[in-house]
Amino acid sequence: MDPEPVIRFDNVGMRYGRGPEILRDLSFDLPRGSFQFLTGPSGAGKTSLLRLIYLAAKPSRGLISYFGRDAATLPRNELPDLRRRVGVVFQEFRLLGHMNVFDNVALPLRVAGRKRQDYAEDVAELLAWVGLGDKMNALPATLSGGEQQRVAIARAVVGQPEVLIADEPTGNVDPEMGMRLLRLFTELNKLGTTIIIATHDLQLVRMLDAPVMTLSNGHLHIRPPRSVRQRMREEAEAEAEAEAEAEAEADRIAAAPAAAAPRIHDPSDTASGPDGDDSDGGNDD
Ligand SMILES: Nc1ncnc2c1ncn2[C@@H]1O[C@H](COP(=O)(O)OP(=O)(O)OP(=O)(O)O)[C@@H](O)[C@H]1O
Repeated sequence: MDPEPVIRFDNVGMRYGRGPEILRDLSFDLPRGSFQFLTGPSGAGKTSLLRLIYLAAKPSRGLISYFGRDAATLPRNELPDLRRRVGVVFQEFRLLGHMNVFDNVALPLRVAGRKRQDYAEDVAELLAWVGLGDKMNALPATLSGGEQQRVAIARAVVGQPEVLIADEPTGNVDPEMGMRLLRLFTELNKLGTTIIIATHDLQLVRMLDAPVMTLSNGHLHIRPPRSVRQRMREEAEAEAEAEAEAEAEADRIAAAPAAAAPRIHDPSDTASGPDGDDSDGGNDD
């Protein structure tokens, strides 16, 4: 395990009210700078797990630590600071209806105390990248679902957060835009952001060589990236080959003629020994 992962879950369980546990015994690390997908059927608990990760819900048991700190004992007044280090793309976008697209996206920068003239160009460039260069002054209500989703994504990534949590971030866009957004996430990841993306889109998952966390019946299964699985397969094959060779060698030795084995001299066998053998012209005279 990573000595100081960004997020660590240790035997975490979660239930809503008095209902059954919907997440059970979750133990995993999100290493610093890692990129992972979260998949699972509808209702498996992906959104609930993401809510636990961004501290919008509490576990019913187990331990969650954030940047090495126990989330359960974090003072409430530290939460806003902590949340500022995390960008979130909510499934339902949560845009501010009275602000235009530009201001929605710039909000995290404004909250961080940056000046408009310092970030205006970056925000405009980001909006152009997500295909909204001509919608900067539009209000969210006038946008399509896919456009609102892209505003939500731009807002989550604009401040280069330490962690990005995205719930179905490509659910409302066409495959081409989905690829473009994935590119945006991988670029952010290259800059050091730890990323977790919940998605049903298996085509998206296949585009990257990243670990896949799958929720099913409350349990989490983590599949390592393709390259790691390939290396594990190659190591297993090499091991099996070496074992087969060792076995074949053992069989060869067992089947070899006795003459090949070192001879043990039997002292009682004097008649045929070099000293007792009188057929060799020994000195009898
Ligand atoms: N606020 C809530 N109160 C009670 N139960 C809830 C609440 N939110 C979610 N659940 C239940 O928890 C389970 C997991 O829901 P969750 O939304 O986390 O799943 P999901 O995998 O994100 O689903 P989807 O892919 O459809 O978005 C479901 O059975 C759901 O009914």
